Amino acid sequence: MAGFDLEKQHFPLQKIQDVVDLFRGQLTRDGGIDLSLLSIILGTIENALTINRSHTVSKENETKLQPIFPVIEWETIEALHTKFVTIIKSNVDLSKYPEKFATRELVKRVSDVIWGGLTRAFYKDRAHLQSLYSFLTGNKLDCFGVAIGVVAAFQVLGYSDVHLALSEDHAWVVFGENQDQSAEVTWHGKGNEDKRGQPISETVSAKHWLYLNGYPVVCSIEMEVAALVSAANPSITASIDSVEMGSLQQELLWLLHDMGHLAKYPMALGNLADLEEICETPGRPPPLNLLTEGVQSAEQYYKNQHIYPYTYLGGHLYRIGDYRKALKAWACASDVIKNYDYNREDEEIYKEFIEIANDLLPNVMKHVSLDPESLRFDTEAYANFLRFYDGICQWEEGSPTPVLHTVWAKQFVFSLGKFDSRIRKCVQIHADGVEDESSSSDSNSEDENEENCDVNANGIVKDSLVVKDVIVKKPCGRKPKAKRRRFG
Ligand SMILES: CC1(C)CN=C(N2CCN(c3ncnc4sc(CC(F)F)cc34)CC2)S1
Repeated sequence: MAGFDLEKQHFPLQKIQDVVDLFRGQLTRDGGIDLSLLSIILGTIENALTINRSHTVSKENETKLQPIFPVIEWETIEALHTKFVTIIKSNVDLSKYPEKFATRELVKRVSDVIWGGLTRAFYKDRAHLQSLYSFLTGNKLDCFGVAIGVVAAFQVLGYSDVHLALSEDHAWVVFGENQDQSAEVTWHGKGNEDKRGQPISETVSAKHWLYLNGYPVVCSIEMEVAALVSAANPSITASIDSVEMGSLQQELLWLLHDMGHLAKYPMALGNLADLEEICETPGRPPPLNLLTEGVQSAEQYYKNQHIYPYTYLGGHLYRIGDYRKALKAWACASDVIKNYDYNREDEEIYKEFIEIANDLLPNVMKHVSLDPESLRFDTEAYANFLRFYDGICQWEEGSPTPVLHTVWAKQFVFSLGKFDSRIRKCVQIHADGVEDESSSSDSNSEDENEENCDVNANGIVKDSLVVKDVIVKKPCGRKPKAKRRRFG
């Protein structure tokens, strides 16, 4: 079939299933995935469901009281797709780049074409600026949108070696015959000069959270579709989401999950878990399974250098009231951050730890009652509490930018003081992997410690330090909704 005949069959798109079927067709067909087409379709739907909600409702939806869904005509999509192809092909003279694989000069040229298509005066932090629909109808893109736009442009130019590289707060591209080249293609944060065209070297990424210490998510074409879907934003206002857009995102993420394309993408698994927490899909596993998959993916493919798998997990456990496990997840997040050096481009992860230490943790400790099962008497919880703060202190050590200040100290003392004083005797602090000579000499004190640790404040036998998963029976507080983080 010529050109887009396969895609045309799905139009007009009138309901979520039509879009899922089109994406499945793209993901399973041999002729390759058209990223620009999918980005335009997703952006058009998002625009209609969040910004311009005054669309006609199809007769079918009207009668069946289905969720409202815009009628998307093929001609609309085709016109925007043709416009993108024309912009790219008319601004990149391929005769100057005879090589089969992309070169740094060509990557910089394509990034300049996307960059050149942006209006200057727009607020880059706004929502709904991540798709080619935004680029083509409003000349606006956020930093993630520029990166995915460059990758989509290289597809239009016929290259298959340029792919999206993702950290937890930045995006760039890898390219070349062995995918061993990398280049900045977008900006990061506010007030930072963009470094477009420059490689991301070992020294730049080592101990730097923004580059995940050299363990970013390097996308396949299918994972780039997952990034497009993850970047979709169902927000209508700060407090209202489009149910239809959220369901579409959820269905598409399950489609990608079932095809194995989220296996190496912890943040997409986290996004899907958050959507499932809001509205579970019948017959699908619970959010906790997806969050555990995300942690295991980061451990297996990214040397456990990612933070978000643990803060996604901790946030969910906090919201369902499982505070012991939330504390354990946050301590694991701290175990990862402690090996990084904090610097001025790491604000997003700084905000993440500030929220845990100065908002979520104090809220947990505030609500603990005299209930013997509460965290106050739990040695493992206390050990995880100390592990959490120790990791943040190690994060600061050797960093060019300080992390801690008095607000941290005040909240630390507040939370620390909530643990029962008798518990503090039950936790032996070992240096991190270093056996100093003193530790062997005080083994008898360790025994002495142990004997008065087997019974806690209320006569309940507790293992002093044996790690056991303890399920908290009573949630400590109200259940807030997952907070959506800015996407790049
Ligand atoms: C535990 C959290 C605070 C909850 N949401 C979080 N997100 C983190 C960022 N999100 C993401 N979700 C999927 N893929 C990506 S790639 C990327 C970096 C950007 F510059 F490209 C961000 C991001 C989505 C939401 S972390």
